[in-house]
Parts: sequence; structure tokens; C-alpha cells
Amino acid sequence: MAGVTGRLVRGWCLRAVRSSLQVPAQLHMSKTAMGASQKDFESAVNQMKLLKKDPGNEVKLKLYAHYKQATEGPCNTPKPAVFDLINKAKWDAWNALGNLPKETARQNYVDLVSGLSSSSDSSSQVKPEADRKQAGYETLVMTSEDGITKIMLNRPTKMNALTTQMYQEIMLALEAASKDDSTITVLTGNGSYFSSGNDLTNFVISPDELEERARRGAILLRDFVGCFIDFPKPLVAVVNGPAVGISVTILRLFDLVYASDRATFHTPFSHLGQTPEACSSYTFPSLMGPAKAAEMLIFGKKLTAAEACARGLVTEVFPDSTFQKEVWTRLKAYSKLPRNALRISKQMIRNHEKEKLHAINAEESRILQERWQSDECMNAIMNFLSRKAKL
Ligand SMILES: CCCC/C=C/CC(=O)SCCNC(=O)CCNC(=O)[C@H](O)C(C)(C)COP(=O)(O)OP(=O)(O)OC[C@H]1O[C@@H](n2cnc3c(N)ncnc32)[C@H](O)[C@@H]1OP(=O)(O)O
Repeated sequence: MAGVTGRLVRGWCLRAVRSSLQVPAQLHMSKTAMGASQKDFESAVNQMKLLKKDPGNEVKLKLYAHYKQATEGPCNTPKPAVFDLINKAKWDAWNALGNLPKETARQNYVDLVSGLSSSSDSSSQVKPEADRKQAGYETLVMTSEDGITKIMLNRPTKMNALTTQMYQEIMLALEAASKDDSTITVLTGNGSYFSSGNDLTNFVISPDELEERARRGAILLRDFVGCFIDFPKPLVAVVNGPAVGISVTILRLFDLVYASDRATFHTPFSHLGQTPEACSSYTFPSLMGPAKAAEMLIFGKKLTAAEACARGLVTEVFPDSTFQKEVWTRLKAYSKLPRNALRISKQMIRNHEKEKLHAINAEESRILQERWQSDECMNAIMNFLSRKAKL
């Protein structure tokens, strides 16, 4: 494995979390007055060792922080150096818990593990309806009203960057929306961004995991994009702010794209040592011509909303001050149209290309699987994570 990869990703993996979660033998098993008992806590720690599915870095950090708080109390160790990315992330997560009482941390830890265990118990990828309602979504807000199901990306402090958990929840949400009685499905973002694209901390892994994680990432990407290709109802993107990476390329698989005039559209794949996804290597040239597609996909030119509209990627641009009001009024009117007619018309427009899109999606995912293991890609991610580079 290339040297830079090793430097970037040392140390942080599920195995490391598991071993940092070992319970010291001397901890005793009495029931406490409040919340989870020591026994509950220990059994949660043991359950973590059996977990088959990687819960993602965000959850692992939460688990780590609550374990440390529950067993050692507030963080009082020195802050790791800025380039020690993994240990700094762990320290930040623990330190953020401040003076949270040990008992509460223990209870939170038990709750977190119990959520993970119930989700990994499911043998199928998509859970039954009742189950899903119970589990809820951690990274999305999903609502259904006036014939419109709205899926809102909900990590505003991280510019709605897409974690592994988020890709999975979006797939579940689309599956649920495809079956509910709404007429239209909307994807939008909470906060100032639509989405800053793939969460680059998805790449923070140990070197010996890289090949396997790249393989799983390619499967996740293929399945995620596949859900959009196959989505049976009118799908609308309400682009409330800037969009980056996959949150731009995926737009060509929507039926309507409404954008605030504050939105920008940026696909800096080459800067990240990566290549186009979400079928954009085919849909963008066919939409705007190869020269304009190259400007975006190869050279990373950032477009304004007006430019994206002129290229056919955006349906209509609205002033930011009236964006929400105008868009939702329009969508509520559309949602009263005959549901089946809308659905059949969408399928008539989209079905011609479905097979081709699936083949392109598979090929793009395969190429990215290789790219993610390259030095070019790892250098770019390291630069972002160590704050040397921003888009
Ligand atoms: C498995 C499927 C894979 C599919 C592959 C898809 C490819 C892509 O999507 S490529 C695009 C990847 N995205 C990026 O390269 C964007 C990186 N982010 C940025 O350049 C900047 O954050 C920004 C220009 C989007 C915003 O800059 P601004 O100065 O306004 O805010 P920040 O302080 O940078 O961000 C706040 C907070 O959010 C974190 N963050 C934002 N975007 C990402 C991201 N994509 N990945 C990880 N983290 C992100 C940022 O680090 C800040 O976090 P802290 O407050 O903890 O420092």
C-alpha cells in the first residue's frame, strides 16, 4: 500500500473501537439507581464485539466518547496534535461530552448499541414498514403531507455531507416513499447547503481495510444510484443551497430540479483524484454536450444556478428570499394531479434508458473502487482533512 495512504488512515477502524471498548475485569456488576446497570453496560460492550456491520465513523466516535465518559469520566487528557487526525477526532468526541454524568453516558452507550443491534439483526437490506417507523432516521427528516413525501438531509453543521449511514437511510426513505400514498417525492437539505457531497471522513480507515472498504463503497454507490434510476414516482430536488459532488451528479436522475439563486453546482472530481458517478459520465454530455460536461466533470468548474439552468441541469431558479414559498406552492398544486397518470408518464419518459443507466452506474462504481485506493485520491482527502485544502 502506498505510503501516504498509511499516513492518512492509521489506526481508526471498528476493530480499534472494539478493543478500546473492552471492559476492565474489575468493573463490578451492580444495578445502579438510575438508568442502565453496570451489567447492561457490559453486555452492550460485549454486543459491540459481535456486531457484523460497520456502523460508520460518526457512530463509532459517539460510542467511543460515551464509553470513555462512562468508565473514566470527563476528558482530561492532552489534546492530540492537529495531524493526528484519528486521535484528535476521538478526543474531540469525548471532550464534547463535558461533564456528562457517568450514569448518563452509560445509558447513552447502551441505547446506542441497542439501536445498532436491532438494525443489524434484520436479514434483509430494507426493513419492514412498521420497523422503520420505530427505528426512525438519524440523518434525515422524513415527512409526508399534502400528497408530498419530503426527505430532508439533516446534518446542517456538516453541510449535509453524506455519510455511509446517510446513503443507507436515503435508500430506505426512497423505498418507503415509493410505496406510500404520496404523489410526489422531494429531496432537499436542512440549513445553508443542499449537500457538500460524499463525507470525506468516510475515507478515514486503516490501510489494511482500504481494499475491502473500497469494494463495499462501490457496492453502496451502485445500490444508492440504482434506487434513483428505478424510483417509480415523480422525484423533485429542492436545491436550497450549494451542491457538491454526488449531490450534483444525481440531479439528472430527478424529474424536476428547483434551485435557489444561492445554489451553486460543483463537481471537483479531478481535484479529489476521483471520477464521475451517478451516471453523469453519460447523462451530462447528453444533456449539455461533451464540451460543457468536460468543463464540469473533468475540470471542476463551479456553476451558478442560472448557468446550471441554462445547461438543462436545473428546471427553474427562484430568488432565495421567496424560494421555499414559491416552490412548495407549486409542488402542492402538482401533487393534486392524478397520481397514476403522473407515475405512468414518468416511467414512459425514463424507461427507455434504464438498462443503459444501470450498466453505466456499475462501470462508474467499478472505476471509483480503483480510484479510492489511489495515492491521488488519498492525498486529496488528507489535504482536506488536515485543512490544507478546501474547494
Ligand atoms: C459511497 C459513495 C461515494 C460517492 C462519491 C461521491 C463523490 C463526491 O461527492 S466528491 C465531493 C466531496 N465533497 C467535497 O469535497 C466537499 C468538501 N468540503 C468543502 O470543501 C467545504 O467544507 C465546503 C466548501 C463544502 C464548505 O466550506 P465552509 O467553509 O463553508 O464550511 P466548513 O467549515 O468547511 O464546513 C463545516 C463543517 O462541515 C464539514 N464538511 C463539510 N463538507 C464535508 C465533506 N464533504 N466531508 C466531510 N466533512 C465535511 C467540515 O469539515 C466542517 O466540519 P468541522 O466543523 O468539524 O470542522
